[in-house]
Formats: sequence, C-alpha cells, structure tokens
Amino acid sequence: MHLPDETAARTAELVVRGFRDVPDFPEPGVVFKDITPLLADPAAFGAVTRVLADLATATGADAVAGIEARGFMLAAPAAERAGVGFWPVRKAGKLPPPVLRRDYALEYGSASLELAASAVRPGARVLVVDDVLATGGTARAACELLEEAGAHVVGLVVLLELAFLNGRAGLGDRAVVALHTQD
Ligand SMILES: O=P(O)(O)OC[C@H]1O[C@H](OP(=O)(O)OP(=O)(O)O)[C@H](O)[C@@H]1O
Ligand SMILES: Nc1ncnc2[nH]cnc12
Repeated sequence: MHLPDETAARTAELVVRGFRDVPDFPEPGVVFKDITPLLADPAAFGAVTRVLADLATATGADAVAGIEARGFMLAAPAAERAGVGFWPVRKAGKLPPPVLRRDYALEYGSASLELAASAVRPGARVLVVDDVLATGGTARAACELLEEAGAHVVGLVVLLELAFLNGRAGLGDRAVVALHTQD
C-alpha cells in the first residue's frame, strides 16, 4: 500500500498546514495535534478524504473502519467516496451487546474500544483509518478487534504519524501509510 509520489507530497503539505500544535494538552508534556483546522477547510478535507478513498479502492477494501471519534470524521466520508461500507470501532459503553472489547494504553492514558461483531462479515477486507498514530496502542486494539471478528485488515492509514513514539513497532507486519510523518 503506497501513494504516488506527487499525491504523497501534495497531501503531506495539506496535513502539515491542517494540524495545529497545542502544547501541554491534555496533560503536561504532550503536544496535542489538533485536526480541526483541516476539517474546517473544505478543499483540504475533500482532498484528504479522496486520497483515503483511493487507498481503500487500491487495497480492494470491502469496508473502511474508523476509530471513535476523530477516525470517524475521516473514515466515514472515505468509505462513502469509495462506495464501500463504514464500520465504527467505538469507545467502550456506546454499542449495545454483543460486542468484542479491547483495553489499551495511548499516549495520554488508557481506554477501551468495542466492535459489534455482527457488523463484520468474516473474510471481508477492511482498511482502518485514524487521524494520528502516536504510541500505536489505539490502532493495534482496533486491528485486533477487527481480526478477532474475522476480518482481514489490509492496512492502517493515518494522516499524521508521530514516529518518535514508535507506534508502528506494535503493529506487526500490518501495512501502515502515514500521509505525513513527524520525526
Ligand atoms: O497511538 P495512540 O497513542 O494510541 O494514540 C492515537 C489515538 O489517540 C487519539 O484518540 P483519542 O483517544 O484522544 O480520542 P478521540 O478521537 O475521541 O479524540 C487519536 O485520534 C488516536 O485514535
Ligand atoms: N499528541 C497527540 N495529538 C493528538 N492525538 C493524539 N493521540 C495520541 N497522541 C496524540
């Protein structure tokens, strides 16, 4: 899974311009990467979701999964543009039973994700989308849930990877594309 060079350069620039750094949020020492400027810019938002949709098509994905909450904002329009289904991976306590659940740690705390196994067609190919890959705890939990439900994760796409937190290390040999990487 990769992007053509020209597309990669163009979308990386949109990500650089579209994220805002917020020091010491949500806790001291964390530089929070705020995606709201990109979402508020229709040209940038449209271009990025087009790239995500093209990756879904190129990987032969039957569905795009988004991780609540910021992942939903990217994955749902990408799925619609690609003409495939959207599968929500939700924070715990939101979905009615039966659900599959994973507890995980992220850069600033710990949480739990849940998936309605009935939404997943066993054997289906799914592309996972989120805004930020930091420690990778969130993305790994989402991939593991989808795989437990019987899906084949064709890859993970994030807009921004914080490479110094080494999130890829916990993702095994799953394909990962970051539209922009910060070292
Ligand atoms: O790589 P990690 O260290 O696991 O962190 C990445 C995750 O953290 C953020 O979500 P957050 O839990 O803050 O939730 P939100 O999308 O509801 O804001 C972000 O949207 C990713 O899902
Ligand atoms: N620094 C960060 N900014 C935004 N989202 C995050 N998720 C984990 N770390 C993050």
